[in-house]
Amino acid sequence: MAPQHITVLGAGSWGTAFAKVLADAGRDVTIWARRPEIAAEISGAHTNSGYLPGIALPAGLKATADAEEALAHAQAVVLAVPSQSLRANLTGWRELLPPDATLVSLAKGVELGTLKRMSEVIAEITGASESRILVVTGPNLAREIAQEQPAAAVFACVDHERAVAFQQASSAPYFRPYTNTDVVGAELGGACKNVIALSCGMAAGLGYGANTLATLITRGLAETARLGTKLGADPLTFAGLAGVGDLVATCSSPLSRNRTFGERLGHGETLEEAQRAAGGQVAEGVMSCSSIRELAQTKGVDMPLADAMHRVCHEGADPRRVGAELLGRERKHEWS
Ligand SMILES: NC(=O)C1=CN([C@@H]2O[C@H](COP(=O)(O)OP(=O)(O)OC[C@H]3O[C@@H](n4cnc5c(N)ncnc54)[C@H](O)[C@@H]3O)[C@@H](O)[C@H]2O)C=CC1
Ligand SMILES: O=C(CO)COP(=O)(O)O
Repeated sequence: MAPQHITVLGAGSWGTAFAKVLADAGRDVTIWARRPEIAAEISGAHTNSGYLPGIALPAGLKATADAEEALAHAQAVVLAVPSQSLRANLTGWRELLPPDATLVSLAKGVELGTLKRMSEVIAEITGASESRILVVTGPNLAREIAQEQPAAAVFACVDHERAVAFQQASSAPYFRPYTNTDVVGAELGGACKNVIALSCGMAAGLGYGANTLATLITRGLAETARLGTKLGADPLTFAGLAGVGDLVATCSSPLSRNRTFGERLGHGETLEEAQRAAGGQVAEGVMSCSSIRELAQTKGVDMPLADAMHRVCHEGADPRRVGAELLGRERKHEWS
């Protein structure tokens, strides 16, 4: 049965936009905000001006800064905090989670240190079986969804029935979710595309055009699929919304924080300058380039773009030189 009472933990761009989708789909939605003033603004003025300026939120959307209150009646819990903070946040919420609620992950990243995907972190912290954990991914730039521009998404869960129930709960006139049982592929597609979007932004910042963009998207997809299939993903997932779909949207849109971040690095800004310009909003690829690179190394998978982004972001490598090195690698067959 489709859940009716849904709690969204995290009132940033995507948490707020996804809460709006759920409310527009007819659900009873409560959103938890870390800062009480954001909760007050969402409940009182029906806006979240810091993250989604100019967007009118549904009047019925409730907000609180009290996680216990937010979770009291939840049949599904949507986790909408950045990847690298999920473990700490979830540890604080663990005792408050209703025992049978579907746990929904919006985050696109791989944890530093443990090299775990978000569904693995959720299972580890909560003890939930993998059949209770659902991943939302796809080409979903938060602002466009909040403006009710048509879009589709992937809801991945090993339990197909649970995915269908959440699909029913989340279908709004402008938002069309598809189900998939390939959780590994869905998560890796989302995490890796942030790293590739960084590289595309960087190329744009260096003044390169459409050929370079297309090359980075396509070769980025090839290395994502290489890692994914090694970890048991269905290669077809990468041809869908979680792979090609999200890459096209994120790598080409000025709304993408990852692409914008990369563009700043391409213009010669330092990591710290680009971070300051992001104003506290997360560009997941900056951290995930390191965890994905390490994950690939442990599995013996070649991921030259993830490696290049790690070197630029964390080892001070020059973007133009890194680009030249990528082109100068040993020649090979397209699919080797
Ligand atoms: N913004 C977008 O268009 C989309 C974002 N995503 C993914 O959703 C996840 C959340 O993204 P957004 O909502 O866009 O992020 P955001 O940066 O806009 O908001 C993050 C939210 O998490 C809260 N938070 C709690 N603990 C935190 C901590 N330790 N550090 C930073 N923030 C903390 C913040 O207060 C804020 O409410 C990310 O993994 C992102 O890749 C996925 C699809 C679309
Ligand atoms: O995941 C996203 C779109 O699907 C959002 O990308 P950014 O985090 O780069 O803004």
